[in-house]
Amino acid sequence: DIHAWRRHRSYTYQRNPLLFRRMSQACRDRLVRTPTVIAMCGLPARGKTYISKKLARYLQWIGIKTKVFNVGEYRRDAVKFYADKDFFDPDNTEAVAVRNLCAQQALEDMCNYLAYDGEVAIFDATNTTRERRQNIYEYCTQTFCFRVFFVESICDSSEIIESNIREVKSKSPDYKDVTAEEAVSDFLSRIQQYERRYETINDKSERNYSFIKIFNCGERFLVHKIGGHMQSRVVYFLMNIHILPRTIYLTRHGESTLNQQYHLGGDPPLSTNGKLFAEALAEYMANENIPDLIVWTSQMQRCVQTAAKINAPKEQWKALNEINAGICEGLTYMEMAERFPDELAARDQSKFYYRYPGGESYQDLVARLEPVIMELERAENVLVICHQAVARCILGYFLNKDADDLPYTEVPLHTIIKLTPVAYGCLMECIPLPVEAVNTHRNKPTNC
Ligand SMILES: O=c1[nH]cnc2c1c(-c1ccc(Br)cc1)cn2-c1ccccc1
Ligand SMILES: O=P(O)(O)OC[C@H]1O[C@](O)(CO)[C@@H](O)[C@@H]1O
Repeated sequence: DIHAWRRHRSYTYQRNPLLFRRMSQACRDRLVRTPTVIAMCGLPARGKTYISKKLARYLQWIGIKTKVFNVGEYRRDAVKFYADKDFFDPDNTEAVAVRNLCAQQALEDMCNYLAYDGEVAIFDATNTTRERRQNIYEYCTQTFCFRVFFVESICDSSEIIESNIREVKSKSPDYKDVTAEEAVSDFLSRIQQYERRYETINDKSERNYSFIKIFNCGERFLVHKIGGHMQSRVVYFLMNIHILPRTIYLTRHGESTLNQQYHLGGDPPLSTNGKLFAEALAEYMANENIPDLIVWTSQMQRCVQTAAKINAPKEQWKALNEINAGICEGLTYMEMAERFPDELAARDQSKFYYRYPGGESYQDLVARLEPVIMELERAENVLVICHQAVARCILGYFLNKDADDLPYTEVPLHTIIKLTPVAYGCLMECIPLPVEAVNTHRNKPTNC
């Protein structure tokens, strides 16, 4: 029964009340870093989960502890078998009670997360009535002292809503045993149930809230009372994303003369095999016949030379230059082990955060790559020709990799990585071209 389920759920998040009070006291002292609740609003199939997951991935990647709390998942956990749209009938008192309990449990879990170590929590729910929004606002600002930012998605394009339902809703566990057509029609009547009670954010009666209203996938925005730095970062991100179908191609430069000797860094030219790869890459991209392709490279000659034969406009980014190995630039890992054994050991211990003396860490790379990622979100078909560590950071963003895994991602030379955004994630295809190259990948040593 729902109450036993709730006790079980709350147990997993139960905290020592004394610590909790002190924690809420502590949060008052964290004025600058006061945690932020991003509360999604909008009818079903308006992209709330899409925005929630994408926003969480971006904030995590720039180093902000973020977590999504999806009320639909709480309901599916509490009510094992979804029957049909009548579950969402506002006059179905029993179902309304269950749904409110699930929303309350998600709200409590979310605030526990922020009270302990989260910085941003995204409350992925419809929140389509003023009463519901007031409940959230009061619970978060009074019981805790979190900032609340409402993000409402308003969309009246039936083809986008239909594509949303087909792409993601019909694949939801709610519809695992029915046909796509049945799922679409049930979901459309589910939406109608919500429309009976839907109250869009009212910029008069709800003017004390911070919110952004997004119209038709970001065609138009109404931003009201941004409350703090985090919210302005969120608004900036939401104004740069789009759902136009496109492909991002990612590859390293061709093998360089220093790669051949396993030396790190420098600004060497391509080796003979590297030049063969540049030819093969130009041929491959010509065959792909991508409309309006643009090519981005770093400013290092091994990248510029790799792009030379491609029939497309090119742009150079200093931000795409390879990680700076500082005092180890030009060395091999072997030489680093001989001359700076403690540095290599420290790097193996914490490769994402380790910074070379006079050089950079992966964390530094992510910070200088943020503008490239933001421009990639705005762009359509792009081929990025970069480097081993840089490519790992870019892949880390699109594939939601955590700090432990990101620096060990395999990114072999002479391999084209094709990224296609689908539903809530990204499809990745690896296409190795038939040109020999050395293997520059160094695994984490087993003994550490
Ligand atoms: O406004 C929508 N209405 C219906 N659907 C939508 C959206 C958005 C969306 C919303 C705001 C912004 Br800024 C960018 C995209 C994404 N999606 C979506 C479409 C297909 C699959 C998954 C999600
Ligand atoms: O972080 P890792 O695994 O050392 O890889 C980054 C290294 O890869 C290279 O691009 C090629 O070896 C070096 O220039 C760079 O220092």
